[in-house]
Amino acid sequence: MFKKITSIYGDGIGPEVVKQAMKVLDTIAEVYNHEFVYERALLGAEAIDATGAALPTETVASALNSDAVLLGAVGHPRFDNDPNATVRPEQGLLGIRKALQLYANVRPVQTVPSLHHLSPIKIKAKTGVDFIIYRELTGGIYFGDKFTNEDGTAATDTCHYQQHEIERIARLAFEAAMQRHKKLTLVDKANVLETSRLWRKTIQQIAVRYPEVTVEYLFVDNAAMQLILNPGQFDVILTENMFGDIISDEASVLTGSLGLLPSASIGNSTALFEPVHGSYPQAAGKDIANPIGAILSAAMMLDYFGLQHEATVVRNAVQWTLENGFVTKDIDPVNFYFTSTVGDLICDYIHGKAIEVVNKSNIELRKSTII
Ligand SMILES: NC(=O)c1ccc[n+]([C@@H]2O[C@H](COP(=O)([O-])OP(=O)(O)OC[C@H]3O[C@@H](n4cnc5c(N)ncnc54)[C@H](O)[C@@H]3O)[C@@H](O)[C@H]2O)c1
Ligand SMILES: CC(C)[C@H](C(=O)O)[C@@H](O)C(=O)O
Ligand SMILES: [Mg+2]
Repeated sequence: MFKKITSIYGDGIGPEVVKQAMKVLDTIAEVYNHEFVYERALLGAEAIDATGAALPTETVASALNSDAVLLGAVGHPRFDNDPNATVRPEQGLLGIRKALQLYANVRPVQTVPSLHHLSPIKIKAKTGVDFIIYRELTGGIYFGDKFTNEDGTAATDTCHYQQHEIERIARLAFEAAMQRHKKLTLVDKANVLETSRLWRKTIQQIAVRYPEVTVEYLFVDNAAMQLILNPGQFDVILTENMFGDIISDEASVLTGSLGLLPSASIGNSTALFEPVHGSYPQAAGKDIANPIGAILSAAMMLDYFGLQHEATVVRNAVQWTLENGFVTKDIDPVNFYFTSTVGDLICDYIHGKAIEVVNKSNIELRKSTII
């Protein structure tokens, strides 16, 4: 299979983790006889530095002309700490999501038994946690009208949703529930917000078409608590843009590290794959960031291409590294491996060298204890 992929490094740890994901895709291509070609494009602070714009038109053109987009992360402290900045890296991210109409952000959250001890809550060893968040990505308060008054003493962000924007992601979430445990939880704030009441009304209408799916409604404040108290109760969580942003970072800690979480942002004609985490500027250039969120995002890309077997092989390889302690510093602060080494080991597994690697005593040499 031939696929053209727009590859966007972005900022901070973005380049380091995207390179690992590309390495894994290249290994899959080699082993399974596919051809993936990449076109590099700029986004975020790297794009501002090079062109003055957070989302250059060439980046949108490249993305529209590719089969999918692979993205690291954007964001830089020099913008985060400047409330008066008029151009910001995050505008690039929001801009590309809007330009490609990537309305459904899919964020799976799965715990791995060998990492249960890292979770701040006690994960039930038998069942673990396995749910998937469907976050609406191109509407809501992120994209509503916003303005600051003339003297800068008041500011407004508007939360706006149209029913068709809710329906299209709801359909995907219900279809996902049908393939899973047939339970869908709508997270909203319908006791306060008009937009949430529109979400409830719309979901109730769509639910009639999916009689096998049990639908639950949860206010977001309660959902934040339930995620800690009893995360095993969730199967598919459907929610609007900002609530989804917040609860997905919260949910990530159940797995042991934000660095493990992948995502797919789906539109009608293309899709973008990026880890849930940000540019983690403190780790930039140190080769210590966890590449697994990016690598599992590449696995989601393989699923999107219809290469389910190859996606499963990547997930098995990731699982194998986690089970064997081939992990980055966020997972094991004492005996950890570098970002690039974890990427190499995942490729070794895909090449069928797992047993060879585990038996190799010089593996210790690849382990770092010095940072
Ligand atoms: N999708 C994106 O591009 C995206 C997402 C979130 C934040 N951001 C941006 O990133 C910048 C930093 O934001 P932040 O510090 O709030 O969030 P962040 O996700 O970059 O980092 C938060 C913390 O999570 C951990 N972490 C994140 N990624 C990790 C990885 N791969 N491996 C190991 N640990 C990891 C680290 O402990 C880190 O301090 C900001 O400019 C923000 O706007 C971008
Ligand atoms: C960086 C920011 C604009 C972005 C968001 O809020 O969507 C990020 O937090 C994410 O989760 O992808
Ligand atoms: Mg976020």
